[in-house]
This record gives sequence, C-alpha cells and structure tokens, in this order.
Amino acid sequence: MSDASPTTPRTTGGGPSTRTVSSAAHHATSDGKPLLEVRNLKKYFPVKSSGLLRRTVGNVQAVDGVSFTVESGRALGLVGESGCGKSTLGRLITRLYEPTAGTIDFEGQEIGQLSNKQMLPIRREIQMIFQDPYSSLNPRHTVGTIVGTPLEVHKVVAKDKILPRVQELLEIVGLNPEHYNRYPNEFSGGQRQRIGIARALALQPKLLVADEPVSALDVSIQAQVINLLQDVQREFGIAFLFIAHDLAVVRHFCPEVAVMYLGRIVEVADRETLYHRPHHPYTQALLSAVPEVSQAAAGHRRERIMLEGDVPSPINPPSGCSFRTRCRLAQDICARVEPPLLQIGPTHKVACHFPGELGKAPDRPITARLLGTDDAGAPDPGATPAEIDDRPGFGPTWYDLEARTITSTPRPGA
Ligand SMILES: Nc1ncnc2c1ncn2[C@@H]1O[C@H](COP(=O)(O)OP(=O)(O)OP(=O)(O)O)[C@@H](O)[C@H]1O
Repeated sequence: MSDASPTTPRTTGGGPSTRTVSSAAHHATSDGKPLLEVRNLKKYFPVKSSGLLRRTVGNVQAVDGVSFTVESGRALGLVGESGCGKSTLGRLITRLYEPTAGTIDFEGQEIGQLSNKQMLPIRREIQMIFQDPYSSLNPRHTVGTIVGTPLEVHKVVAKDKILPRVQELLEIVGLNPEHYNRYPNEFSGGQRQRIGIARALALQPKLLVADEPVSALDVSIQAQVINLLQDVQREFGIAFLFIAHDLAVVRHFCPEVAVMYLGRIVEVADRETLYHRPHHPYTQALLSAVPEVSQAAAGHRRERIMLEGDVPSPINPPSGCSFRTRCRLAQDICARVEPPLLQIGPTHKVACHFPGELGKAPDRPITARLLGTDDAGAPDPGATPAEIDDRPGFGPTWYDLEARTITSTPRPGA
C-alpha cells in the first residue's frame, strides 16, 4: 500500500465511500459541448480460421477503449507507432468502419450506430484527408469531377454553380483554378494532396480527420501542405483530428496531443506538457527520437531511449498494461492491472502505474491505493478503490502526483 493519503473529493454518485479522481464539468465550447466526444470506443476485427467453416478464432483489438474530445475549431493530434490503431480510429470517427463498442457523439448526437442513410447529412460535416494522394484520387476523373462530386451529391449548390465553386476551392488550396479539367496524374504529390484537401473542404465540414496527410510527401513539400491546413483551419474554423506517426509534425499543428499504444491512449496533454514534461515511458521514448524536441526539453542533448522488442500482437495483447513488455519501469502490478487513464494535471492524463518526468518515476505505484490493490497489484481487502472518472476530456480536478491528493490548483511553476 502507498502511505500517501488521497483527500476526499466530491463523489459523482458512486456512493459516499467512493472517491473521484476528476469531476464532471469538462472543457466545452461556447454552446457547452465539445464538437466530438468519443467514449470507450472499440474496434475488433475478427480473425477467421482457414477452411470451409471460417470460424472466428480471435480478434484484432485494433482500437480498445479510447475516449477523447475535440472542441470546435481546435486540433487534437493522435500519434503512435505503425499498427497502434490510429487509422482505424480515424475511420471509425468518419464511420467508414462500424464500432464494435463505445459511442461517438458529434454535436451532441450519437453517430456510432447510425445507418448509411442516417449518416448522409453528418457526412457533410465530417470529412477525411487520406495519407496517400495517389490512391485516394480516382485517376479517371478530372479534378473538376473529384472536387465537384460532393457538391453534386449533397446538392449544396445549383448545377451551374458547381464549376465556379470548384474553381474557388482550387484557388483556396493554392492550385490554378483553370486546371479543373486536368487529371490527377498531371499533378505532383503535393498538388494531389491539395486536390484532396479541396475535396474535403467542398462541403464546409466542421471536423476534418487528417490521416497522415503529409507522410507520403517529400519533406520539402510537407511544410507547405501543413501550412495550408493551418490556414484552412484558421480561416474556416474547422476542427481537426490530426493523425501522424511523426511527433514533430503534430507539434506545430495541434495544441493538444494524444499518444496511442496498442489500441489505447496512454497519454494525452496540452502541447507544452506533452513535449516538455511527458510522464509516460512510451511518450518519453517516442520523444527521445525527435532531436528538435529532445534537445529543447532538456536544454541539452538527451539520450535516445531505445525500446526493446516489437509491438505485441493486437490479437493477444499483454495482460495489465499493454506497454509493460517493453517498459523499463515495469513491475508486478503492471502485469496484473491495467492502469487507468488518470488525470494528473489541468490538461494532462496518463495511463501508467509509475508516471513521472524522465528519470523521476516513483518507486512505488501511484495507482495502487486508487485501485484498491497492494503495490504488486493484488486486491487489498482493506482498501476502498476510488471512482476514477473515465469521461473523455479534462475535468476541473485531478490527482496531484507530488501531494498524492486530489487537487484543482496548479502548483506554482507547474
Ligand atoms: N480491416 C482490417 N482487418 C483486420 N485487421 C486490421 C484491419 N485494419 C487494421 N487492422 C489491424 O489493426 C491494427 C491497427 O491498424 P491501423 O492501420 O489502425 O494502425 P495505424 O496505427 O494506423 O498503423 P499504420 O500507420 O501502419 O497505418 C493493426 O494490427 C492492423 O493490422
């Protein structure tokens, strides 16, 4: 057991003996609700046996209980290694995939279970920019058709107004409006991605899911496309879910960043905190590979943290904390109990039993007492577990790691 004693905060209906680690009122837009609220979202892909019967013999747990919010006009970055479930998550939000479980609230409406027909009006509001500008544009269609088709399908402008609107959109994304009659193969990679952006903007969406929008482009072109996306965001107030494996790309775009590992969010924070004071060993390892960030964070060059082994299979993820098999801090509790995504600052959540700045991880699990276990993760019959708030977004109270209490006041200098 930890000797620290959490104070007793307000409860949220869990009975008088329960303690809550963060409370109800979450950050919201002026109308009181985030634009997008994703709660405990899961996507499992069935693994079938070979042979005639093709029985389901397992599941790829691509997204496994993810919660977050995106506010109107804001940008959330989603980063993680290849295979952690980023693209699947993007495709769930845009409803290219059906969720296995969980909810997706868009403007207060749950859209996770809507039929294709019911989704039609929502598709105008949520658009996607794909990673590969080569495969995402139909090579047999002109740019005019590619950008104009959504306008036609959704009947947002009269037929004779489609071409002028297409030209306007091409101009917005920095392409020659007279090139509407050309085909995708007549454009460079960066220009093709601009066409994809024009198509995504055609319906004036409120949310853009950008899935690795620059990773297929030359480095010299990447900055131009990111600048364009940033201009578009400012100009039209569009919210972004910006998916990338590259922490440096997301840093310039997103004031808030979530880190995914094996289908789950392991840390989410405001940009300043995530890049300068990450508390999850996985985030620390990812950041140590970004020279620009690792130097700035430490004021000097920081050693690269090499992660051992491969990412485990999402068909059979490790028990407890899914990162434990590659984690230098792992102890018994990590194999036994999954760490909750615990709010540890005004805009900072982390899922780790031993969270701390690099080199300052606690010796004992900070979560044991909250979870009602001993330090090895075995149930402690004398302990009362806290009711840990698993709602998306950030609440007004959090667990202060130093004081080991619930608080709502930032420490000076923190
Ligand atoms: N349609 C599918 N059927 C079965 N498994 C899938 C399917 N799509 C994705 N997966 C698996 O789900 C896991 C997450 O994949 P996903 O593409 O979402 O990850 P990612 O983080 O976007 O990686 P990358 O950057 O390489 O695309 C992977 O193990 C992948 O093999």
